[in-house]
Amino acid sequence: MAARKEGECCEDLRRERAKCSFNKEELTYLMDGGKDKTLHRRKIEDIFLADPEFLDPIRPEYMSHEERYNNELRKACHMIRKFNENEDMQQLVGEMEGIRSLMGSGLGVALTKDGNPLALHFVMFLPAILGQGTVEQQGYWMSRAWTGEIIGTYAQTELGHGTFLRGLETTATYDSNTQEFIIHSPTITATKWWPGGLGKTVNYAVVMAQLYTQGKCHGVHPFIVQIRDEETHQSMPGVTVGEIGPRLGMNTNDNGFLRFNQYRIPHTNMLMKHSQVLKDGTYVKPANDKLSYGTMVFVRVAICFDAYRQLQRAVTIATRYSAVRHQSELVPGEPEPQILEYQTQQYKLLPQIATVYGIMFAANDVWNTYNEVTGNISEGNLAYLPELHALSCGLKALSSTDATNGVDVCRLACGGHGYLATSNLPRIYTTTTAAITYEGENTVMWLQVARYLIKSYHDAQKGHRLQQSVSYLTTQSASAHATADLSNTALVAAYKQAVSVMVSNAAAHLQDHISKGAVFEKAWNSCSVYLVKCAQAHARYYTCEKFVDGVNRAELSEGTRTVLLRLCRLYLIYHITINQGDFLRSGALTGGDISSLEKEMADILAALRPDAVSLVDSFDIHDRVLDSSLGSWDGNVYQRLYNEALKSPMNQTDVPQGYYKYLRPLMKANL
Ligand SMILES: CCCCCCCC/C=C\CCCCCC(=O)SCCNC(=O)CCNC(=O)[C@H](O)C(C)(C)COP(=O)(O)OP(=O)(O)OC[C@H]1O[C@@H](n2cnc3c(N)ncnc32)[C@H](O)[C@@H]1OP(=O)(O)O
Ligand SMILES: Cc1cc2nc3c(=O)[nH]c(=O)nc-3n(C[C@H](O)[C@H](O)[C@H](O)COP(=O)(O)OP(=O)(O)OC[C@H]3O[C@@H](n4cnc5c(N)ncnc54)[C@H](O)[C@@H]3O)c2cc1C
Repeated sequence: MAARKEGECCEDLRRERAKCSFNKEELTYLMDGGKDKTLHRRKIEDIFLADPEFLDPIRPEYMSHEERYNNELRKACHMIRKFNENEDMQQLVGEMEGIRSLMGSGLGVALTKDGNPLALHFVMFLPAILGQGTVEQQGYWMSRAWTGEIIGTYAQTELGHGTFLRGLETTATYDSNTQEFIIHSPTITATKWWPGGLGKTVNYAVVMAQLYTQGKCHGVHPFIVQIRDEETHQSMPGVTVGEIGPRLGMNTNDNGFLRFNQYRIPHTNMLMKHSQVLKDGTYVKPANDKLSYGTMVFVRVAICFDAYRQLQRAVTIATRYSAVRHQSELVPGEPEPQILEYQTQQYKLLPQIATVYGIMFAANDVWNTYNEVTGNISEGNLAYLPELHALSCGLKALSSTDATNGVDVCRLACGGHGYLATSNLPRIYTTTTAAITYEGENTVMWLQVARYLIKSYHDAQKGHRLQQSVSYLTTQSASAHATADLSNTALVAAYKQAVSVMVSNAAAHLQDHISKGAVFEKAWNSCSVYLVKCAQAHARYYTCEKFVDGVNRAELSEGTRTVLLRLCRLYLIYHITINQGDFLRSGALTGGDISSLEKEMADILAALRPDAVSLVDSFDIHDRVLDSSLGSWDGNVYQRLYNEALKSPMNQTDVPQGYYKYLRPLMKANL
C-alpha cells in the first residue's frame, strides 16, 4: 500500500525505521497466522477501503445520535451486500473464515466506527443458532439469517439481572394445547435491557427465558422470537421494543429494551440442541444444564482477540507519536529529544507491545481448546467443559482489563493530544472498556475462575488427576527458591509456585471461616478479594506460559526471534515486578532475584527502544483503520491535528450563533 512505503514519512520516523533489527514481515505473518493470511487480509483491506461508500461525510462526533446510527447502518449493510453480491469477495473473505471475522477485524471496526448495528447478529445471533439449535433448526434459521434476510440479536440481560442468570424473570410457558410458548415479562425488572442492535435494527432475537412446562420451571433456555414484522419493521403486537439511550461509547450499536405481553411463539422456536420440550410438554434434560450458556463461552474467547487488536491500535498510535513528539531537555542545552527517549515513556509503551503478543498467544491457545472441547461435547464427552469455562472466563477478564488499562496508558502517553477525539484514543478506550462489563462482568468472571481453582485444589488434595491448565496445583510448593536460575522456564515455574501458594492460602482462609461456623457461601464472600487475586495470578501465569511456548514454537529468523524473546522476557519480568509481593511471600523468588530482574528490565527497555516503531509497524495497521491524527504512518502529526480542527462545523463561521443569543447580551448588558 502506497501509504506504507518507507520513504513517505517524516524524518523522525524514517530514522526510526532505518534502525529496525528484525524482519517486520515475519512478525506480521506470525500475527495473521501465516503469509497467505496476511496477503488475503491486505487484499480485502484494499478492496474495502477503496470503496467510497465507507467514507463518512463528516466525523461521527459531529453528527446527532440518529445520524450516527443511520451512517453506521448504511456502511454495515453495504458491507454485507458487497459480501453477498460478489463471489470473488465471498471466496476472499471466506478464506478469512467469513464475514464474521471481517466484521470483528480491525477493518470491520474501522469501517463502522462507533459500534456496528449488525455486530450482535454475527457475533451472537448466528453462533447461538449454531450452538443451541438442532440440525433442522440450523438449516431453517441459518439460511435466512446468513444472507441478512432476517437480522437478530441475543437478548439475555434484563433491567434487574445481568450477572445472575438464574434470577432472570422473563418466562416461556409451554401451552401443549396450541403447541406454543407464551413469552412474558411479568415485572418492570424483567424488561430485556442492553442487547445490541435490538433498539432499532433487528427483527428477531434469541431470547433467554425461564422455561415452564407441565407446571414446573426448568431454568433458563434459548428461544427464537420475532420482534418486528418482516415487511413493515413495526414491532409485533405483544412486543414493546426501543433503544436505551446514549452510552459511554459504542453508540451506534443501538442497544435496546424489550418487553413481552403474553406473546406466543411456535413450539419449533425453542432452540433444542441440548434440551427439549416434547409436543406433549414433557421436558428432556440436557447432558449438562450449563450447555445453554454456550454462546457466551464462544463470545468470551472472541473478546480476547478483539482486546489485543484494540491495544495494537492504541500502542501503534502512541509509539509513532512518541517518536515524532519532542519535548523538554534530557541534556541541558541539547535539542529537545523525542519523548520515546525517556525511559518512563518506554516503560509505558513497550510493555503494551509485549501484552499484545501475550494475549495473542494465550487467545490462540484458548481458541484451540474451545474447538477441541466443543468437538468433544458433540460426541458426548463433557469432561473438559469446566476447564474451558474457567479458561474462557479468565482470559476474557485478563485480556479486557489489560487492553483497557493499556489503551489508557497509551492515551496518557500522548499528553493533551491523546485527549482529542481525532487521536482516536478516546473511541478505542470506550470500545475496549465495554468488554470489561459485557459478556460477564470481570469480577464475576474472576470468581468463576477462583471457584474452579479451589475445586481443583481440593481434588488434588484427594489425589485426583487435575486438568492440564491447573495441573501445577498438585505440586506441593512453598519451598524457597533455591537457585539463581532466572531463565524463562524458571520464571514460569515461579509464577506457578506463587499461584499455587496463593490458592492453598485461600483454601486455608475458607476453611478457617467454615471452622468458625460460617456456611461455605458466606466464607467464600469473606475471602473473595483474595480469591479474585488468585484467579488473576492464575490467568497471568497461563498467559506467560503460552507466550514462552508461542515464541519457542514460532519459526522465525534469528533477529526476529531475538526481538520477540525480548518482548516475552519483558512481559514475564514486568508482571513479576508489579506483583512482587506474591512472589516474595510464596518464596518463589527472593528480594535479590527481584532486584536482578528490575535491572534486567531497564536493559530490555533500552534494547527494545530502537525497534519500538518497527515493532508497531509490524502490526501492519492501515492508516484508515488507525484513524488517528497522531498515529499515521507518515508521522505528519501537527498538520493533521490542525486540518482536523479546521473541519469542525464550529469553524465554518467566524462568529457563532451563541454569541448573538447569549454572550453579546451579557457583555453589552451595562451599555
Ligand atoms: C467475532 C469477534 C467478536 C469480538 C467482539 C467485537 C465487538 C462486538 C460488539 C459488541 C459485543 C457485545 C456482546 C455482549 C453480549 C452480552 O453481554 S450477552 C450477556 C452476557 N451475560 C453474561 O455473561 C452473564 C454472566 N453470568 C454468568 O455467566 C452466570 O450467571 C455465572 C457464570 C456468573 C453463574 O451462573 P449460575 O447459573 O448462577 O451458575 P453457578 O450456580 O454459579 O454455577 C454452577 C456451575 O456451573 C458452572 N458454569 C457456569 N457457567 C458455565 C458455563 N458457561 N459453562 C460451563 N460451566 C459453567 C459454574 O462454574 C459452576 O460449576 P461448579 O458448580 O462445578 O463450580
Ligand atoms: C456495551 C454493552 C453491550 C451489551 N450487550 C449485551 C447484549 O447484546 N445482550 C445482553 O443480553 N446483554 C448485553 N449487555 C449486558 C451485559 O452482559 C451485562 O451488563 C453484564 O453481564 C453485567 O451485568 P449487570 O449489568 O447486571 O451488572 P451487575 O451484575 O449488576 O454488576 C454490578 C456490580 O456488582 C458486582 N457483582 C454482581 N454479582 C456479583 C457477585 N456474584 N459477586 C461479586 N460481585 C458481584 C459486579 O462485579 C459489578 O461491580 C451489554 C452490556 C454493555 C455494557
